[in-house]
Amino acid sequence: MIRLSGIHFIREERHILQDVNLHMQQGEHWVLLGRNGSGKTTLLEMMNGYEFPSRGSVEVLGNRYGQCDVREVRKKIGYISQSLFEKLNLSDPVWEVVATGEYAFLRFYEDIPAEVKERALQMLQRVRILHLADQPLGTLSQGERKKVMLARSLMMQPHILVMDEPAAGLDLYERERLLTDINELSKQDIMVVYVTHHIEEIIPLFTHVALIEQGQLIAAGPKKEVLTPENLHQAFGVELSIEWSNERPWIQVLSSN
Ligand SMILES: Nc1ncnc2c1ncn2[C@@H]1O[C@H](COP(=O)(O)OP(=O)(O)OP(=O)(O)O)[C@@H](O)[C@H]1O
Repeated sequence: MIRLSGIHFIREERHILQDVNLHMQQGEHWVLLGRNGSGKTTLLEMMNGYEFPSRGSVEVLGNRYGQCDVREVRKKIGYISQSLFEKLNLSDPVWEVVATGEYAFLRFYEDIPAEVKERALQMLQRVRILHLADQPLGTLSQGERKKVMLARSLMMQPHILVMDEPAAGLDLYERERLLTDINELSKQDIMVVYVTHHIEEIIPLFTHVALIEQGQLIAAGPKKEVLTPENLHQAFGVELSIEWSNERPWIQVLSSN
Protein backbone atom coordinates (compact mmCIF):
# COMPACT_ATOMS: atom_id res chain seq x y z
CA MET A 1 0.00 0.00 0.00
CA ILE A 2 2.87 2.36 0.80
CA ARG A 3 6.36 1.76 -0.49
CA LEU A 4 9.21 4.16 0.18
CA SER A 5 12.36 3.13 -1.67
CA GLY A 6 15.82 4.63 -1.18
CA ILE A 7 14.46 7.94 0.08
CA HIS A 8 16.89 10.78 0.61
CA PHE A 9 15.75 14.29 1.51
CA ILE A 10 18.31 17.05 1.43
CA ARG A 11 17.56 20.68 2.27
CA GLU A 12 20.06 23.50 2.69
CA GLU A 13 22.92 20.96 2.62
CA ARG A 14 21.31 19.01 5.49
CA HIS A 15 20.62 15.35 4.97
CA ILE A 16 17.20 15.17 6.65
CA LEU A 17 16.33 11.64 5.46
CA GLN A 18 18.94 9.08 4.44
CA ASP A 19 18.21 5.96 2.45
CA VAL A 20 14.81 5.21 4.02
CA ASN A 21 13.22 1.98 2.79
CA LEU A 22 9.78 1.11 4.13
CA HIS A 23 7.12 -1.21 2.82
CA MET A 24 3.73 -1.02 4.54
CA GLN A 25 1.30 -3.66 3.39
CA GLN A 26 -2.44 -4.17 3.57
CA GLY A 27 -3.57 -5.45 6.96
CA GLU A 28 -0.70 -3.71 8.77
CA HIS A 29 -0.89 -0.61 10.96
CA TRP A 30 2.32 1.33 11.50
CA VAL A 31 3.78 3.67 14.07
CA LEU A 32 6.71 5.92 13.15
CA LEU A 33 8.57 6.46 16.38
CA GLY A 34 11.53 8.75 17.02
CA ARG A 35 12.82 11.83 18.81
CA ASN A 36 11.92 15.41 17.98
CA GLY A 37 13.36 16.40 14.63
CA SER A 38 14.21 12.84 13.55
CA GLY A 39 12.24 13.18 10.29
CA LYS A 40 8.85 11.60 11.09
CA THR A 41 6.65 14.41 9.80
CA THR A 42 8.77 14.73 6.68
CA LEU A 43 8.05 11.07 5.92
CA LEU A 44 4.30 11.64 6.37
CA GLU A 45 4.44 14.65 4.07
CA MET A 46 6.04 12.45 1.43
CA MET A 47 3.32 9.83 1.77
CA ASN A 48 0.78 12.59 1.12
CA GLY A 49 2.78 14.02 -1.76
CA TYR A 50 3.31 17.39 -0.05
CA GLU A 51 7.11 16.88 -0.11
CA PHE A 52 9.12 15.08 -2.76
CA PRO A 53 12.34 13.18 -2.05
CA SER A 54 15.65 14.44 -3.40
CA ARG A 55 16.30 10.81 -4.40
CA GLY A 56 14.24 7.63 -4.25
CA SER A 57 10.61 6.83 -4.97
CA VAL A 58 7.27 6.94 -3.17
CA GLU A 59 4.47 4.60 -4.16
CA VAL A 60 1.04 4.82 -2.50
CA LEU A 61 -1.92 2.54 -3.30
CA GLY A 62 -0.18 1.44 -6.50
CA ASN A 63 0.53 5.01 -7.67
CA ARG A 64 4.07 6.20 -8.08
CA TYR A 65 4.39 9.89 -7.20
CA GLY A 66 5.76 11.86 -10.13
CA GLN A 67 3.89 9.60 -12.55
CA CYS A 68 0.31 10.08 -11.28
CA ASP A 69 -2.11 12.80 -10.20
CA VAL A 70 -1.22 13.19 -6.51
CA ARG A 71 -4.52 14.99 -5.84
CA GLU A 72 -6.44 11.85 -6.84
CA VAL A 73 -4.34 9.70 -4.49
CA ARG A 74 -4.85 12.20 -1.65
CA LYS A 75 -8.61 11.66 -1.86
CA LYS A 76 -7.94 8.19 -0.46
CA ILE A 77 -5.70 9.38 2.37
CA GLY A 78 -7.07 10.93 5.56
CA TYR A 79 -4.54 13.22 7.23
CA ILE A 80 -4.83 14.42 10.81
CA SER A 81 -2.30 17.06 11.80
CA GLN A 82 -2.13 20.19 13.88
CA SER A 83 -1.55 22.33 10.79
CA LEU A 84 -4.83 21.10 9.27
CA PHE A 85 -6.68 21.80 12.51
CA GLU A 86 -5.39 25.38 12.46
CA LYS A 87 -7.05 25.93 9.08
CA LEU A 88 -10.50 25.04 10.44
CA ASN A 89 -12.89 27.71 11.60
CA LEU A 90 -13.43 27.74 15.36
CA SER A 91 -16.87 29.38 15.07
CA ASP A 92 -18.31 26.66 12.79
CA PRO A 93 -20.58 24.06 14.39
CA VAL A 94 -18.92 20.72 14.96
CA TRP A 95 -21.17 18.74 12.60
CA GLU A 96 -20.39 21.17 9.77
CA VAL A 97 -16.63 20.86 10.34
CA VAL A 98 -17.02 17.09 10.09
CA ALA A 99 -19.21 17.35 6.98
CA THR A 100 -16.52 19.34 5.13
CA GLY A 101 -14.34 16.21 5.29
CA GLU A 102 -16.60 14.64 2.64
CA TYR A 103 -15.18 16.97 0.01
CA ALA A 104 -11.85 17.88 1.63
CA PHE A 105 -13.13 21.51 1.73
CA LEU A 106 -12.35 23.72 4.66
CA ARG A 107 -15.74 25.42 4.62
CA PHE A 108 -19.12 25.26 2.88
CA TYR A 109 -20.48 28.27 1.03
CA GLU A 110 -23.76 26.65 0.04
CA ASP A 111 -26.33 24.38 1.67
CA ILE A 112 -25.02 21.07 2.88
CA PRO A 113 -26.97 18.10 1.44
CA ALA A 114 -29.10 16.37 4.09
CA GLU A 115 -27.41 13.01 3.51
CA VAL A 116 -23.97 14.54 4.08
CA LYS A 117 -25.19 16.03 7.37
CA GLU A 118 -26.61 12.63 8.34
CA ARG A 119 -23.26 10.94 7.67
CA ALA A 120 -21.43 13.63 9.65
CA LEU A 121 -23.71 12.92 12.61
CA GLN A 122 -23.02 9.19 12.26
CA MET A 123 -19.28 9.84 12.36
CA LEU A 124 -19.72 11.95 15.51
CA GLN A 125 -21.71 9.10 17.03
CA ARG A 126 -18.88 6.73 16.18
CA VAL A 127 -16.35 8.76 18.16
CA ARG A 128 -18.94 9.30 20.92
CA ILE A 129 -19.34 13.07 20.72
CA LEU A 130 -22.70 13.34 18.98
CA HIS A 131 -23.94 15.49 21.87
CA LEU A 132 -21.48 18.20 20.76
CA ALA A 133 -22.74 18.36 17.16
CA ASP A 134 -24.19 21.89 17.35
CA GLN A 135 -21.48 23.49 19.47
CA PRO A 136 -18.91 25.78 17.81
CA LEU A 137 -15.59 23.94 17.32
CA GLY A 138 -13.76 26.52 19.45
CA THR A 139 -15.77 25.62 22.59
CA LEU A 140 -14.52 22.00 22.63
CA SER A 141 -11.74 20.58 24.81
CA GLN A 142 -8.46 19.59 23.15
CA GLY A 143 -9.42 15.91 23.27
CA GLU A 144 -12.85 16.56 21.77
CA ARG A 145 -11.23 18.59 18.97
CA LYS A 146 -9.00 15.64 18.13
CA LYS A 147 -12.07 13.43 17.94
CA VAL A 148 -13.67 15.92 15.54
CA MET A 149 -10.59 15.62 13.34
CA LEU A 150 -10.87 11.84 13.43
CA ALA A 151 -14.59 11.93 12.55
CA ARG A 152 -13.87 14.44 9.77
CA SER A 153 -11.14 12.30 8.24
CA LEU A 154 -13.43 9.25 8.22
CA MET A 155 -16.08 11.09 6.16
CA MET A 156 -14.29 10.41 2.87
CA GLN A 157 -13.84 6.70 3.69
CA PRO A 158 -10.06 6.76 3.35
CA HIS A 159 -7.97 3.72 2.48
CA ILE A 160 -5.11 5.10 4.56
CA LEU A 161 -5.35 7.28 7.66
CA VAL A 162 -2.21 9.23 8.53
CA MET A 163 -2.02 10.80 11.98
CA ASP A 164 0.73 13.14 13.13
CA GLU A 165 0.90 13.12 16.95
CA PRO A 166 -2.88 13.20 17.44
CA ALA A 167 -2.55 12.70 21.21
CA ALA A 168 -0.09 15.59 21.73
CA GLY A 169 -1.19 17.90 24.52
CA LEU A 170 -3.93 15.63 25.86
CA ASP A 171 -4.24 14.66 29.51
CA LEU A 172 -4.26 10.98 30.43
CA TYR A 173 -8.05 10.67 30.34
CA GLU A 174 -8.49 12.44 26.99
CA ARG A 175 -5.55 10.56 25.48
CA GLU A 176 -6.94 7.19 26.44
CA ARG A 177 -10.39 8.08 25.12
CA LEU A 178 -8.89 9.10 21.78
CA LEU A 179 -6.70 5.98 21.63
CA THR A 180 -9.78 3.83 22.27
CA ASP A 181 -11.46 5.34 19.21
CA ILE A 182 -8.33 4.87 17.13
CA ASN A 183 -8.08 1.25 18.27
CA GLU A 184 -11.63 0.70 17.00
CA LEU A 185 -10.36 1.34 13.47
CA SER A 186 -9.12 -2.26 13.46
CA LYS A 187 -12.71 -3.19 12.58
CA GLN A 188 -12.44 -1.33 9.29
CA ASP A 189 -10.44 -1.74 6.16
CA ILE A 190 -8.20 1.28 6.76
CA MET A 191 -4.44 1.26 7.12
CA VAL A 192 -3.32 3.54 9.96
CA VAL A 193 0.06 5.29 9.96
CA TYR A 194 0.67 7.07 13.26
CA VAL A 195 3.52 9.34 14.30
CA THR A 196 4.51 9.77 17.91
CA HIS A 197 7.45 9.99 20.26
CA HIS A 198 5.53 8.28 23.07
CA ILE A 199 5.99 4.52 23.23
CA GLU A 200 2.89 3.92 25.36
CA GLU A 201 0.70 5.20 22.50
CA ILE A 202 1.49 2.00 20.59
CA ILE A 203 -1.94 0.46 21.25
CA PRO A 204 -2.92 -3.09 20.23
CA LEU A 205 -4.18 -1.89 16.81
CA PHE A 206 -0.59 -1.30 15.69
CA THR A 207 1.23 -4.26 14.23
CA HIS A 208 4.46 -2.64 13.03
CA VAL A 209 6.89 0.05 14.13
CA ALA A 210 9.53 2.03 12.25
CA LEU A 211 12.12 3.51 14.57
CA ILE A 212 13.85 6.57 13.18
CA GLU A 213 16.88 8.46 14.39
CA GLN A 214 18.36 11.52 12.66
CA GLY A 215 16.72 10.68 9.36
CA GLN A 216 17.75 7.03 9.28
CA LEU A 217 15.74 3.95 10.12
CA ILE A 218 17.20 2.03 13.04
CA ALA A 219 14.68 -0.78 12.65
CA ALA A 220 11.34 -1.43 10.97
CA GLY A 221 9.07 -4.44 11.30
CA PRO A 222 6.70 -6.26 13.69
CA LYS A 223 6.42 -4.16 16.87
CA LYS A 224 7.81 -6.71 19.32
CA GLU A 225 10.91 -7.24 17.18
CA VAL A 226 11.57 -3.52 16.85
CA LEU A 227 10.77 -2.32 20.37
CA THR A 228 13.78 -3.77 22.15
CA PRO A 229 15.67 -1.88 24.90
CA GLU A 230 18.74 -1.79 22.60
CA ASN A 231 16.88 -0.22 19.66
CA LEU A 232 15.08 2.25 21.92
CA HIS A 233 18.35 3.23 23.57
CA GLN A 234 19.78 3.96 20.16
CA ALA A 235 16.74 6.03 19.15
CA PHE A 236 16.17 7.97 22.38
CA GLY A 237 19.55 7.87 24.16
CA VAL A 238 17.90 6.51 27.31
CA GLU A 239 18.47 3.17 29.07
CA LEU A 240 15.11 1.58 29.66
CA SER A 241 13.27 -1.65 30.21
CA ILE A 242 10.09 -2.53 28.40
CA GLU A 243 7.09 -4.59 29.47
CA TRP A 244 4.10 -5.65 27.42
CA SER A 245 0.60 -5.59 28.81
CA ASN A 246 -2.32 -6.49 26.54
CA GLU A 247 -0.25 -5.94 23.40
CA ARG A 248 0.77 -2.49 24.58
CA PRO A 249 4.35 -1.59 25.60
CA TRP A 250 5.17 0.25 28.82
CA ILE A 251 8.63 1.50 29.57
CA GLN A 252 10.62 2.17 32.68
CA VAL A 253 13.53 4.57 32.39
CA LEU A 254 16.68 3.18 34.02
CA SER A 255 19.16 5.95 33.21
CA SER A 256 19.44 8.78 30.73
CA ASN A 257 23.17 8.47 30.04
N1 LIG B 1 11.55 21.78 3.92
C1 LIG B 1 12.51 21.78 4.86
N2 LIG B 1 13.55 22.60 4.80
C2 LIG B 1 14.53 22.61 5.75
N3 LIG B 1 14.52 21.80 6.83
C3 LIG B 1 13.49 20.95 6.95
C4 LIG B 1 12.42 20.88 5.99
N4 LIG B 1 11.55 19.94 6.39
C5 LIG B 1 12.03 19.45 7.56
N5 LIG B 1 13.19 20.05 7.88
C6 LIG B 1 14.03 19.74 9.08
O1 LIG B 1 14.16 18.34 9.13
C7 LIG B 1 14.19 17.87 10.46
C8 LIG B 1 13.12 16.80 10.64
O2 LIG B 1 11.86 17.44 10.73
P1 LIG B 1 10.49 16.65 11.01
O3 LIG B 1 9.44 17.68 11.21
O4 LIG B 1 10.29 15.66 9.96
O5 LIG B 1 10.83 15.93 12.39
P2 LIG B 1 9.86 15.15 13.39
O6 LIG B 1 10.52 13.86 13.66
O7 LIG B 1 8.48 15.11 12.84
O8 LIG B 1 9.93 16.08 14.68
P3 LIG B 1 8.84 16.37 15.86
O9 LIG B 1 8.69 15.07 16.59
O10 LIG B 1 9.52 17.41 16.68
O11 LIG B 1 7.60 16.85 15.21
C9 LIG B 1 14.00 19.08 11.36
O12 LIG B 1 15.25 19.48 11.85
C10 LIG B 1 13.41 20.12 10.40
O13 LIG B 1 13.80 21.42 10.78
